[in-house]
Amino acid sequence: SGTSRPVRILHHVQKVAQYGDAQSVLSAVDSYCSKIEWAMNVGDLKGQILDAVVLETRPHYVLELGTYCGYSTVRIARLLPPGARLFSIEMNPQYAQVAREIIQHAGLDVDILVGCTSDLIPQLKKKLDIEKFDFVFIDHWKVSYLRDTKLLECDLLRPGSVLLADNVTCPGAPDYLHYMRTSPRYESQYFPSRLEYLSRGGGGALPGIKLLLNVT
Ligand SMILES: Cc1cc(C(=O)N2CCN(C)CC2)sc1-c1cc(O)c2nc[nH]c(=O)c2c1
Ligand SMILES: [Mg+2]
Repeated sequence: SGTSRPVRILHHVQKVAQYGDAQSVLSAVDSYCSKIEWAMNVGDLKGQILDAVVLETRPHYVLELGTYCGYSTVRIARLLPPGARLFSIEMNPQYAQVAREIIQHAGLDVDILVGCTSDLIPQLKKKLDIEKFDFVFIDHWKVSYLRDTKLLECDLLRPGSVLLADNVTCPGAPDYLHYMRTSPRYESQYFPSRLEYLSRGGGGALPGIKLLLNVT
């Protein structure tokens, strides 16, 4: 087929979802990916955990690593108060373009930065006039979770910042999980769940990792 999976998801959203209605965009993606073709969106089951953590944290500055089609971006942005800022980093320009259109269809305003997280994270302080991130959703590539978290620790997090990471057990980011569970800087919480769009079984956990930096 000529189109990519993200483009097919976008076309489905544009066909069935109500413009400006974020919930209908999420439902359109979820029904497409559970009935037509699987895709690596965080999905509705883990998405409910994401919602709960965002609502509890009430973040003003949010960073997402890994945009893909923008499903979790919409999930987060729809819960933020006016004035809050959400930045999402995506390495794949085609994914980023699809995400922009899905986010626009939801009537939401997000800054999508195209590039590699390890290149962009060190530039964020200079590029964006923000001090610290209150909430970070990590959902890009498992081998980069730990390296990018350490880049964020340099000067983009504060005591109480919350990091939430998808897929720490499926597909798995064991070095990240070990680091977060053993470092004295973090109070970690693990949310068992299931991989997106599987009717039964499957792994896929979404641990909530809270950051409590020791201010020495
Ligand atoms: C690509 C992929 C395949 C998976 C799997 O086990 N599969 C068996 C079951 N069948 C049905 C689907 C495929 S899980 C997964 C995946 C899931 C995420 O949430 C991801 N999030 C961010 N970045 C990723 O690279 C990412 C990959
Ligand atoms: Mg994921």
